[in-house]
Amino acid sequence: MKQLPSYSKLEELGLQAKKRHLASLFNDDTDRFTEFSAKLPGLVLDYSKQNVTQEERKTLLNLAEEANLSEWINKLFSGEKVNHTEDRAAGHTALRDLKNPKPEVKNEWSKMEALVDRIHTKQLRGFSGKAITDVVNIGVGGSDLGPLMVTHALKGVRTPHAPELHFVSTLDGKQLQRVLKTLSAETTLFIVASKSFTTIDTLSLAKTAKEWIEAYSTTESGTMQHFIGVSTNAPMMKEWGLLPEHQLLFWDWVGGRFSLWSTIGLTIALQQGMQGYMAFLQGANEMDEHFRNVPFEDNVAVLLGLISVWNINFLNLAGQAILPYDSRLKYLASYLEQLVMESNGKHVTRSGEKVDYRTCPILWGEVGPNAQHAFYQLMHQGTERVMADFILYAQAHGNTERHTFHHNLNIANCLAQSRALMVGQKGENPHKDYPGGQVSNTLLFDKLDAKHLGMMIALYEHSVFVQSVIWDINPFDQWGVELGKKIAMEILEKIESKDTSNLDSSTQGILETIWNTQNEN
Ligand SMILES: O=P(O)(O)OC[C@H]1O[C@](O)(CO)[C@@H](O)[C@@H]1O
Repeated sequence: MKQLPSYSKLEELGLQAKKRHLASLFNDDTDRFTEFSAKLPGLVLDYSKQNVTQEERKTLLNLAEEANLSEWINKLFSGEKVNHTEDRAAGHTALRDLKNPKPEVKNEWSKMEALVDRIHTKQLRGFSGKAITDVVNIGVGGSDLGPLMVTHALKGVRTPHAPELHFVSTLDGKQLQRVLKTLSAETTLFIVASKSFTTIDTLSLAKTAKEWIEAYSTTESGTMQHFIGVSTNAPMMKEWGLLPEHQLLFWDWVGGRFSLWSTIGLTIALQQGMQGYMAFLQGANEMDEHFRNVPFEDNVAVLLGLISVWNINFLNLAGQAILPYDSRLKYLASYLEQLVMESNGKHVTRSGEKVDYRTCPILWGEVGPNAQHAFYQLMHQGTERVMADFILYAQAHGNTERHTFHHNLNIANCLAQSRALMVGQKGENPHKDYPGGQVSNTLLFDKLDAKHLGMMIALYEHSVFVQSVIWDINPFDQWGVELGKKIAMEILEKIESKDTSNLDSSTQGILETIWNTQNEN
């Protein structure tokens, strides 16, 4: 990035920008919103509360040109192997190309539709002949977070025959036990969702779930009625004993954290019906078209990505808060933590050199009104400068007077917070001073439905990609997670053989304390 011609100019501009107060930009230009907002049908991105001027924006847009962003967008969409460290394409946008679907994608849609139909029409029955009422998705990371986030958000508008959905991801087994306690084995179906079908978290939980069914079912064929697999690994699904019609596929060119657009989205289709699922894909596709075709200066994904680069690299902000003003987006921050930080949490360039600039932000978040009573204190008066994304919906989720009242209260709070963070206030004493100058975006969507949710997720995906291009890093691999997995298997062997030799003293000390505690009880 540093060799790009506009970099040094941006560094200079950044030094100037750090000296001015964000509020002064509003004082200088009373119509700042018009100049610093961008839109497409269904969404307005207001980035007027960013500490950026026209000249700085122009220079950032130049930086994007110099980093060959247009070429990279073409590479992404044309299926080139942009994930060079795994020798793969990153084809998530092809999964939502409803006009020109790949034959293999279309084929999986049909298989998925057939399964959804069998469940909705109560044809899929368990070992005792009873129809399925509950579906448990067993998966972790990308095989969990996207479907969990989306189905939680859209719970209120599910199709009438949708089964109850449950999500289990943690390998400690507690979450699964709690869910199983509420369910009947006769009417429960498990989706074993794993791109690799080798993840110990998922496979260990799936085995426990299978044992639970086996305690009631007397035949293997009856047991396997209760399992569906979703994976790129057909041989492993077969080996696990999954029935051929219960195996849904996707492909290695779909990254785990981008896989909710594939058959990993089965729970979304079960909840929303195939029509709703297609609306979800359609929303993402509309964002894809916008990203590909709209000039950078009006392109919401490009602008969102560049603003982030400006904040991280030139204004030295390390934190990004995700603040949806809608409780339905309870899991959005968890989902974005993986999307953003597993993608751009990298320290070497595409060619393997160590970067000498900051890359990924540290992202966290919470439903806005709850976060107001938790960590907003830090944003208003702490020593950290952070950037925030406020997410808001124009339409209320109902039309009674009370709905309108709550909706207005919510809007008022969202706007009040972004304004307070921006403008600040001098207090009667230092404890009551609000420095202000905290930057934010507001993403205003028409309403929260499958289509607009698809649009929002695709927007963040593309913003992450834009940032990776500027930083010259590969956002599609995740080697960082491998070391911990390997060491965990080594430690498990040590635990099973009660042997602490060759371990560091911290690990030894903790294991011995655990064993002593277990012996005492
Ligand atoms: O779907 P799988 O193969 O079980 O992997 C689950 C998750 O594990 C990771 O590979 C790394 O933790 C994620 O990228 C992925 O989403």
